[in-house]
Order: sequence, then C-alpha cells, then structure tokens
Amino acid sequence: YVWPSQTLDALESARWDQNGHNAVGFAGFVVPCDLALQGFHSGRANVADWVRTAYHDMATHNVEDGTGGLDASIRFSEETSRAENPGDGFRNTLVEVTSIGIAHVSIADKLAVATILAIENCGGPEIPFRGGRVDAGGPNTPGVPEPQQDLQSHIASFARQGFTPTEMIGLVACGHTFGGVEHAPFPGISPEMDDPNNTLSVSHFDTTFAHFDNNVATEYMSGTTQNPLVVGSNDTTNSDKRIFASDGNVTMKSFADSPELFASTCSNLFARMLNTVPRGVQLTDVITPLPVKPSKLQLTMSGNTLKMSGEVRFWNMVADPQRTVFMLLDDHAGGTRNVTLPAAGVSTATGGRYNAAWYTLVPQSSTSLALDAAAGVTGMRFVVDGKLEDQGGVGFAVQDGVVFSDTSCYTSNQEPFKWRMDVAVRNGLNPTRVYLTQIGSTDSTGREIAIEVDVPPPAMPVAVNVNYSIWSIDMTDGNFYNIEAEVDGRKLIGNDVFGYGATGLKACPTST
Ligand code: HEM
Repeated sequence: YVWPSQTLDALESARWDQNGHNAVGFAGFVVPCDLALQGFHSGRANVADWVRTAYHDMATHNVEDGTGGLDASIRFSEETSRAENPGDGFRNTLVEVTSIGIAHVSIADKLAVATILAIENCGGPEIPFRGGRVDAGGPNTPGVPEPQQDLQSHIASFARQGFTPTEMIGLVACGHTFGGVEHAPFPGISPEMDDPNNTLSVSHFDTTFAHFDNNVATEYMSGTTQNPLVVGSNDTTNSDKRIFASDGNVTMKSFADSPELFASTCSNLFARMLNTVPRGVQLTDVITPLPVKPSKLQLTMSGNTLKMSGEVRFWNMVADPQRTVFMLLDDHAGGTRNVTLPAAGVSTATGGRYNAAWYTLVPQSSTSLALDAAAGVTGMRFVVDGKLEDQGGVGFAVQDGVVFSDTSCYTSNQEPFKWRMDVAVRNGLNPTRVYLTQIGSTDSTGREIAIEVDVPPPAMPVAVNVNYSIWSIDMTDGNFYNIEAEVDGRKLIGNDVFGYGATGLKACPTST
C-alpha cells in the first residue's frame, strides 16, 4: 500500500515494530519466552496463554452458518465462565493484549497479531498476518473441544471449525508445542507437584514448553513423552493420544522426522486459525513491511513557523554511521529543501530475523524542523546513500491544511480540565468541516468507537499569520484527539494526536 493510511499504518506497526526503537509493546510480554503474568517458575508462559486464547476464541466458528470465529468474543464472561474455557489464561491474555493502545486496531486484530509475535519471538516460523477483524458485541455459541470427548466428537468439532482430520492433528500438535495442563483447573489430569520451579503444577506437553519446536512430536514418537493428554492416568481425558494416533501416527511421524515440515505446517495452520472470522468480515491483504515508512509525524503552527517533527523507518537496514540519509521536502511554492537526517535508533522483528534503522526528521540538536508557514509542506522524499525513495514516484504526502496551533491554552490544569484547542486552517483550503476524533474511546464492551467533535467555524476569521486562520473549540476533558477535516467531500487526516496533555500547552493569557 501507499503511505499514509490510518488503518494500514497502524496494522503495519503492530505487525512489524516488535523489538527495540519504537516497539509497539506486544513482544515485551513474551521476551524472554518464559515470562508469565503468574511469575517465573510458575510453570506458565504468556506465549502459551496467548496461543490457547486465540484458539478458544476461534473455535466457536461454524463454517455452515458463518457465525463465530476470531472476534474477541472470548472477552465476555459468558464465554470464560463456560466449562469449555477453564483457567485464568484468557483473562490474563486480554489484560496484556489490550494494554497496548493502538488506534484503529480491533481487539481481535490485537489478539491475532500478538499471537503471531509470540510464536515468532519464541522460536516459531513467520506467520502471514492480515488485519481487519471485527470485535463481537456479545458471546458466541459454545463449541470449544474438551479432553474427555471422544475422537468422533473432536473430528466433528474441527470440521465445524473448518479443519480436516489431518489438519486437526496438525493444529493440536502446533498448539501443544507450548504450555501444558495446570493442576487447579484440571486436578484430574495434572497432579499437584510441590515443585518450586513449577509452582502452579503445570504438566507440560513437551520438555520445551516456552519454545516452538517439534519436540511435541519427537517425544511422542519416541515414547518418552510426558504429555498429560497422552500419558495421563485417566485414559478418558487422553485426547492428544487419540487425536495424534487417529491416522496411524503418519502425521506425527512426519513432524518428528522434519522440524522444517512441522514449522511450515504450523505457519499455515496458525494463519488459517487466525483468519477464521465470522462471515462478512473482510480481511486485508497480508501486511508486509513498508520499505520506507514515516512515523509519528507532527506539525504545529507557531507564529509564522510551521514546526515539523517525526521519524522515518528504513526496513532491512542495520545501523551504519557511514550512511547518508537526506529528506527532500517539497512545498506549495514549488521549492525543495534538503535536510540531513540524524540516526534515531534500530529495531528488530520476528525474533531478530529482520532489522530496521530509524532516522529523525529533525536536524541534529533541534527539537523540530522549522518551516516557513507560507511555503508549508506538500510531501517528503528520501535519499539513502544516493538512492531516491519516493514510493515509486508518488512521494510521501504530508498535509498541512489543518494543524495544531500552539496558541491552544488552558484555563484549568486540574480536573475538570478546561482548555482551548486551536486548529490552524490553511487559507484557500475552505473545509466544509473541521473536527476532532477522540483517540481510544470505547463502548461498554471495550470496542473502539468513533467519537467526533466538530470544531465550529469562526464567526470572524482570526488570522494566525497571513496563510492560516484559527478555528477554536473549548474542551473540558483530558482525552487525546486527532485533527481531521472534510474538503470537497474528501477526508483530510491530520498528522498527529493532541489533547490536554500536548507538550507545551500554555496557560491562557488572563484578560483584565
Ligand atoms: C481437541 C482439541 C484440544 C483439546 C481437548 C485441548 C485441551 C487442552 C487442555 C485441557 C489444556 C490445559 C489448559 C489449562 O491448563 O488451563 C490445553 C492447553 C493448551 N492448549 Fe489445547 N486443546 C486442544 C486443541 C488446541 C489447539 C488447536 C490449540 C492451538 C492451536 C491449543 C493450544 C493450547 C495451548 C497453547 C495450551 C497451553 C496453555 C497454557 O499453558 O497456559 N489447544 N489444551
């Protein structure tokens, strides 16, 4: 896709900005991979909780009527209180995954991308990610398989979810490379252990419970497995034993023989699991990393100066002090300014398989790039070691039509906050509407909802400089907002988020 796109930019960051500079934050919960909300040595691992949560959320899917699927319905207590969903893993997963605030990304997309990140950062294969999942407004029909059910019910259950008997063996083996069965919710399967290194008495499915590998298959084939759903003392609940042996061990043997086959099969099946969504939900194309991606772009009007800041990420690039990076900044007057960009940091993704180098758009030892308000800015291009990066000729468009004005100010800096948001609107733009969209507003079920606040047009134009006029609105909250406008029926999206907490918000001058 072409930058900028509000939704795709957010999904792309969630997917690829994993570790290091500007990391979105999911990986912080699963690196190192034995991190657990219950603590080290609990026997639990967040990575295992996340994978199981994604599966239990999806497993309500019905291919016939199109209901259920990965839609974050597992967040409803009606679902977590069902006998098919025992344990605290679902709640823990949702607390962690939803603590990462990313506007325009649904809870279900967060769960999907977090599951992918967890697997990739814990030894697993790369998994293609599509976005666009829609959060359910209520619980789905029950349908998660349970260990005491017989093989025929499990085959029927996976068929209802959209998986063949062979795919069932694969998906169970792929899932059960992580984690195990905990004593508290399953006392009949997992005995009390009194082990200081496994305080919650979790009987692990294989010897590497926080790491993706084919040990779940090699240990099963060699007969050394301690998988509690294979060698449990009560044969009724040995569901993995029945499932793994259901094709005469052909599939499990192929996994034990080839770690590569296991990894590629799991990549496919995990993607299928995560892409199983209610009928009518349209997923995006696979989100691949943009080779060059501006980020955190911010424009502020300050007198006659348009202050600009932000960063740019170059994918598949390691730090190199010899490298030269320039930004070519095009303006309304037809001019181009050449700015040398300092390095800002590096990031990695998928357990270190990819690197990215970040540069700041702000010149060395300044806090912002000062532009002449009259000339403004229309777009950016970059030159890296002499090579032009301009998205195949279209450039990286920057809108300077509606920007935050530093004449914004507060009259009360204690709750309830009282402040005035000033938006500088470029003369000649003639928007039919200027409005603010509230960031992070949710309904009673946690779903993101759009709240828009109209900024009234000024009764009398208030000039901020010869090129911009102020539109103002009095605010009484501490929320953050994005500035947007409608021009000729088109949506114009501002470049950054501002709210009461905007840096440098001043006290309003007191009138005497
Ligand atoms: C017939 C199908 C399945 C049955 C009967 C089953 C059963 C179980 C049981 C009883 C547990 C223990 C949960 C706990 O201690 O709280 C468990 C854990 C787990 N399951 Fe499954 N499972 C099935 C399929 C799957 C699939 C398809 C996946 C994912 C692809 C999966 C992923 C996991 C993971 C990651 C854990 C570990 C959770 C943790 O350690 O916190 N399971 N499963």
